[in-house]
Amino acid sequence: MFDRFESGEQAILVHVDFPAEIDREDLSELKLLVTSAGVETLAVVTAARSTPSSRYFVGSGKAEEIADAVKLHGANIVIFNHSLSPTQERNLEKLCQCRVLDRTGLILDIFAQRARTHEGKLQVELAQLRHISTRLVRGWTHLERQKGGIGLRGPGETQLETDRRLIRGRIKNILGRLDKVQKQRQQGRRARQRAEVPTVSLVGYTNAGKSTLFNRVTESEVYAADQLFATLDPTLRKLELPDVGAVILADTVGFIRHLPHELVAAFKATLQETQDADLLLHVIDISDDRQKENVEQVEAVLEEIGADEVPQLLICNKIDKLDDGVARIDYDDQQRPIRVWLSAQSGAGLELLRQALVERLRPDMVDVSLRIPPSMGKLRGKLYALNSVTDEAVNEDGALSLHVRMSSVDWRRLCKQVADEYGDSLQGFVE
Ligand SMILES: Nc1nc2c(ncn2[C@@H]2O[C@H](COP(=O)(O)OP(=O)(O)OP(=O)(O)O)[C@@H](O)[C@H]2O)c(=O)[nH]1
Repeated sequence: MFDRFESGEQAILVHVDFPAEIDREDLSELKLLVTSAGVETLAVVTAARSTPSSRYFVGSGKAEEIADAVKLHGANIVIFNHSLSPTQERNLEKLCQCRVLDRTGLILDIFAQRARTHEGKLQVELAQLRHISTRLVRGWTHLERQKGGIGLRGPGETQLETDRRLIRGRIKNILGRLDKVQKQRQQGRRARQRAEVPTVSLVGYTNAGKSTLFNRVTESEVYAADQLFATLDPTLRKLELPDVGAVILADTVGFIRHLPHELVAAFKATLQETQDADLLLHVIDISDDRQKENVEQVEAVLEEIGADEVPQLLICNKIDKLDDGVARIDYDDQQRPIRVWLSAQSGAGLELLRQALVERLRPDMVDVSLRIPPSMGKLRGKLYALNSVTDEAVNEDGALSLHVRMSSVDWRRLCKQVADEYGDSLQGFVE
């Protein structure tokens, strides 16, 4: 039911320079978004103002200039790099005789193209309906007053009123479906937590290369349609890593600078995995001049959705575009991988990424040799129950030599049990 960009749509872009405290959008970002939406830019009209005007957002003279540009270039859409009120949008459409879209409408269209999960799609449609309904409600109120209002409803109701009722019905329907999907997802997530499968979510600024990396990393994986995955969507895939086992890799929608506030909710569904992830792969386009700002923007949104506490591994992508780009892992003081330099496109550094993932996700293991006196036979049973014994030998004096390997959590728990039951420290038996 929404206007979607047809391929070959051609636009006039409008950008107004305001003092920083009023509006901070910039033109290069708009161009990126327009390209992302698959629209060709024919011309850019810029203006400088101290505040927006209520009629056309820009002044009347500038509005005429935009209308002239539409005619001259044969554009079929005008895209503003700002938020327009419904009235401004209508006035401009009348003047330019073509569709006028504001920044929120543009981003919504990109989301509609990109939302891949069922829940994400529903959230985007909800945001679109709400965006549209604010525009319809005002027009309808105005018309209804002109026609005398209440008494005229029923068979003589206006088209706008019918539209509004349809939209309200659709919103209600979507909210109901969202509720159902969210419950299902929570159950799915609980199943995942029970299975203790770590989740790794890819996040990053739009165009950083997340989808390319996602496909590259998982292309060699055999797709296992087991029960858990049968219900999941194509933005989730399973990876098998040595010493770690199965890991779920989740792709997410790209972050956008200065995300209009009313769209934040539409992100939350697609970003849900991000909040619950065990590790975030924060993908950065290392060849982008604005990488620092992009990283800050991603961090700001992560904080907004409560995912800023999730550990991160930075992926410095597109090293093929650097003169001195070499695939490598950077480690912190504790020898923990913190950055992987790679090229998702050429595949350089992908093995390093797998290695870094193993190092970051591998449980902290304890590897020890124990010498246990015959009087502590029950301890042997416990060690076997933990599936931790890798080698066993009986000594001449009847003592057992066992080599064990277990997670540090299990080791600490066992030490406590042994201290409680035998009054001895397990450390005393370590050879
Ligand atoms: N040169 C180069 N280009 C890359 C690399 N990785 C991705 N790209 C290109 O960068 C562009 C964006 O890649 P995507 O994988 O779509 O980026 P994304 O982060 O998923 O983007 P959104 O879907 O907008 O969030 C594409 O044209 C890719 O071909 C790389 O390592 N080197």
